[in-house]
Amino acid sequence: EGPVNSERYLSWANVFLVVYSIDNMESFNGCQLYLQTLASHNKTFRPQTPIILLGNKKDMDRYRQVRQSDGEALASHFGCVFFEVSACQDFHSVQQVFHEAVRRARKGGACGCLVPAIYASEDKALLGVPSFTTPCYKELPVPANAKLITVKTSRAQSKRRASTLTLLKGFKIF
Ligand SMILES: Nc1nc2c(ncn2[C@@H]2O[C@H](COP(=O)(O)OP(=O)(O)OP(=O)(O)O)[C@@H](O)[C@H]2O)c(=O)[nH]1
Repeated sequence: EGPVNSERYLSWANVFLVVYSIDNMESFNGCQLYLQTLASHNKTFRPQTPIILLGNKKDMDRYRQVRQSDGEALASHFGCVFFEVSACQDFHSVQQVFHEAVRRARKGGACGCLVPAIYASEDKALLGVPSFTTPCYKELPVPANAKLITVKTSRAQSKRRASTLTLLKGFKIF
């Protein structure tokens, strides 16, 4: 669909993750619109916000529509880091991406620290949201200890028309 109302995240995000499905060329083409928006934002603002381009659904390789080399080329064109992962099959690859995102965000920040989040939801500004300056990595469960929990969320109820959403315990929802 392309970026809509992007000001709400451009000004405060510490890092951008742009995700497409390797089995869907349309989603890959859609990424380019986001990358263009992010690139022009990065041209104007300093320090630059790191961008990670992520090809998801690597497990769907036999239905692949986007070559890995095309992902790499697009990433290099926009100066992003590139990964291919499978969110459903490879927890570690996803975890590695998030660790890399935090590393790059901390490196890229003006004073080596993360900017506190201002927005906590897509449409509502919240004051007093805790900052991310002291992330607690211990809260991330190792896969063997991770438990599935079921929580009620308004998003689950309104958007997905389901009353519950299943999550890995230890993930925080802001
Ligand atoms: N095979 C496979 N399916 C995946 C993977 N990651 C997500 N999916 C599936 O892709 C579909 C879309 O996932 P979502 O998390 O809803 O993706 P999204 O782009 O955030 O979708 P919306 O928020 O609903 O627009 C779901 O059916 C997921 O189960 C993956 O790594 N492999």
